[in-house]
Amino acid sequence: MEQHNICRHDELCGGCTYQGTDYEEQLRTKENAVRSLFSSAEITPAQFAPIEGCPGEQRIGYRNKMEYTFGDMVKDGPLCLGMHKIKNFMSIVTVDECQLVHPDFNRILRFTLDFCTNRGYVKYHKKSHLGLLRNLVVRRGVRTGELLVNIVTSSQSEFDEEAWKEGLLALPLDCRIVGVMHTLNDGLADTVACDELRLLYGREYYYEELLGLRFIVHEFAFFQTNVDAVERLYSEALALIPDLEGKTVFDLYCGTGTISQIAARSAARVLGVEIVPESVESARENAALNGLDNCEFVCGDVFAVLDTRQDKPDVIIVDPPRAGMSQEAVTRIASYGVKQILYISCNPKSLVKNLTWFAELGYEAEYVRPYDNFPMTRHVETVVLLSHKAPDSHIHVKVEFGEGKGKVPLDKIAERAEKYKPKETVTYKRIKEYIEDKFGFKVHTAYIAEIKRAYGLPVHDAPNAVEELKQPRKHPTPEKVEAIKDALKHFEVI
Ligand SMILES: C[S@@+](CC[C@H](N)C(=O)[O-])C[C@H]1O[C@@H](n2cnc3c(N)ncnc32)[C@H](O)[C@@H]1O
Repeated sequence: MEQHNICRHDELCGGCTYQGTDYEEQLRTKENAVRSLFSSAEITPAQFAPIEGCPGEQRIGYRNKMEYTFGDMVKDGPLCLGMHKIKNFMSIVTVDECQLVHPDFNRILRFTLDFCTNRGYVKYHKKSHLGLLRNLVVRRGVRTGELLVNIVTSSQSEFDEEAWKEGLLALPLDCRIVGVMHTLNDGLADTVACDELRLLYGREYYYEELLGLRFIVHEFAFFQTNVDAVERLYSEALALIPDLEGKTVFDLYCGTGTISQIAARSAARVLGVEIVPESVESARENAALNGLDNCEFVCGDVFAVLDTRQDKPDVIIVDPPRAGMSQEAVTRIASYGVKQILYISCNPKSLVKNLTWFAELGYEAEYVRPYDNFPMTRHVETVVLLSHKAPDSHIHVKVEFGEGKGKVPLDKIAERAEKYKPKETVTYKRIKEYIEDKFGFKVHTAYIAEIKRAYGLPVHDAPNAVEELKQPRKHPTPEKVEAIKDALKHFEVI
């Protein structure tokens, strides 16, 4: 049985679920979890390949990004900086010996916590919305050894940017700090949002390398967390659709365009769609950096963008966020009728839900393989190749409706129709009407979007969201936040 050194924070930190568990056991647990979700949904893929694990040396130190939170372990206790405590979201555990990150992350965390403690800075309270310190974000280019450090505070009092930056740059580190930032965030949601970004040193992006391509990763752009593991996953996933020559590929939920650019080396054209403007900006820069002129990146919600476009894909790749895809997006994607859809998922629950919708639209799972890209945690990635089932031939059947032998009863048809009826879409308009009826005030669409984002739900921004998001963001009052949450619960969105 293979055991590794158990992390010092294991008993308190809510970050890792499987610290101290034998690695083969971790793999078995994750594979079984995916298998059982498939069988409960009655999805039987033609082939279910065994889970792919990480080689020994890649099971620790693999995370290239951490979003630490300021807080305390006990109410009004000393300042802490790190992860939420197991089963207690309000408490924070200082994780300055975390094994999932490069040791430089721990050094930067420790320095920042001591700096803030010595200055008497106070944490930002999630409930009262008073206080200064919110988050510390550290990112690393694994192949380039570049580090970005960003402290996130409210604008309620002064933070000594200059002294913090100088202290950071003087730290003895293995990697090289290429950017130091201070983000101001007065949003009410407990997420890293940006009202104002102040660049204190260097640049607000780092370089990374993946499968022979070079990528610029901006501070707020998505990039896969485990570079070595994702390289393996992408290579194997794209090998499932080897025949891309002369074809048009849609890479939906494309982030910084990593998959798009790998596909663009053999495809005729790639369209990438992504909702975060900074990621789209990175994707465009990256394609230029890699000399790929056959990629187009559009900013907006997948459904909204596809609905406005006339071009048609030959192959579709989707890699949605944890919440999965909306039913309208699945229906739109299936409507192209492409032979193959490659689905890369970071949440097997939303994956299986989406696959049941795809199955009703004629797509079957040909091949499934889980990947353990995040050892020690409960997370698992899954790659699925879907194929469109074209009929082999047609038969003509005469059906008589009504009661009696050999007839199909109409009430049974109505029952089935009810079962398969797509759920009514919960639009912003309906949410606003509900709030106005129940609470007697109006809420702005952007406020609803902010709360949905905080819950990791897909958000429908307009395709021109890049321009809109360049404006400073305003945030809803606590009263409006509660009303929006109430509406989202009412419509069973959360
Ligand atoms: C799991 S990441 C995949 C990114 C990319 N494929 C990669 O591997 O780097 C999911 C991406 O979907 C984006 N996203 C979330 N909701 C979206 C929506 N409704 N429409 C378009 N993109 C969305 C997120 O911003 C994020 O970049």
